[in-house]
Amino acid sequence: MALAAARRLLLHAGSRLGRREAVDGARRFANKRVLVETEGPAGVAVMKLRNPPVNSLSLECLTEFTISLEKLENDKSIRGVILTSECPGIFSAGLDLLEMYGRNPAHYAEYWKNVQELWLRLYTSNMILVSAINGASPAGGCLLALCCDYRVMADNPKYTIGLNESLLGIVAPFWFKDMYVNTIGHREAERALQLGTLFPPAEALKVGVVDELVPEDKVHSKARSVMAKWLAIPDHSRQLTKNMMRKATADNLIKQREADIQNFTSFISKDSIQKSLHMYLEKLKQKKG
Ligand SMILES: CCCCCCCCC/C=C/C(=O)SCCNC(=O)CCNC(=O)[C@H](O)C(C)(C)COP(=O)(O)OP(=O)(O)OC[C@H]1O[C@@H](n2cnc3c(N)ncnc32)[C@H](O)[C@@H]1OP(=O)(O)O
Repeated sequence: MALAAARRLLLHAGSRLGRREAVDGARRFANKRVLVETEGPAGVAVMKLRNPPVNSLSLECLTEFTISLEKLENDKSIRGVILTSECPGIFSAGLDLLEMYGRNPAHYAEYWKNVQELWLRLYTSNMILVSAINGASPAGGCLLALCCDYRVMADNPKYTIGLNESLLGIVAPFWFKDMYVNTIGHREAERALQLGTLFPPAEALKVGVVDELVPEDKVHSKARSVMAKWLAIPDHSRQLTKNMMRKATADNLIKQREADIQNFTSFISKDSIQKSLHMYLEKLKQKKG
């Protein structure tokens, strides 16, 4: 309830800000965790995640992300979005582990509903989405990138990308899996999901998790030139084609959203799963000290 009110407030505040800054040509709106800059005539927005230290997708961050996307979808002058990060060295650490650990079932259900919402909106967006992957991109971070139409990644061997859920003792849901299969094929997905593989850039390119590698300082310019190529295609034919390719995968979740929320909630509430998450969080802490 409180979240719905916050959502309305953010949408309203954002549109006021958007109108004011539109006078200058380039526009900009920002929530706390998502910054959106639009570049008038080109019809392209750059969306930057800024939820330090690691751009984890907390409930608040997910909500702001979804609202920002909704606003861009409603703005008919925007045809494409470049998705990137403002946190140095991290694209996104994925779903926020603290939203899935030590909470109650109602919280898990609310969180998962919002994860579904963001995924559906991103995956079925009519806009052209290009990800400029400028850092580590595990699990939910990889999911965001996979939703895009094209992925450009910084060629820095320190950065890895992949659905690593099995390393955490959890399981990637069927719709994460479906999208992985759609992107890299059944055999590669089967292996990578079981092993929880985090691919360094060269391997990510080879397997097809990303489409192109560029030196780190060229990620944004490359994303822009890719976007220009996609913008040259008539929207209606590109959109119908995208819909044809993605609809079945999205519908697969849409027809069982409630059941998926129930599955998630009972899975994540299990003592054994909470224990696995606890151990993983401890491992992250120890890595530091
Ligand atoms: C039936 C079907 C059912 C379905 C079953 C369930 C399906 C669930 C699907 C899950 C999808 C996911 O995305 S699960 C999330 C998976 N994500 C990950 O595995 C990423 C884990 N993080 C990392 O590997 C690293 O942090 C990395 C991102 C590379 C950055 O490394 P750095 O050295 O720069 O930073 P660190 O020191 O490690 O992290 C800085 C702080 O951020 C915290 N942190 C890091 N990642 C975090 C995260 N995802 N959520 C919260 N907090 C995180 C650390 O604990 C630190 O906290 P302090 O010590 O307090 O400072």
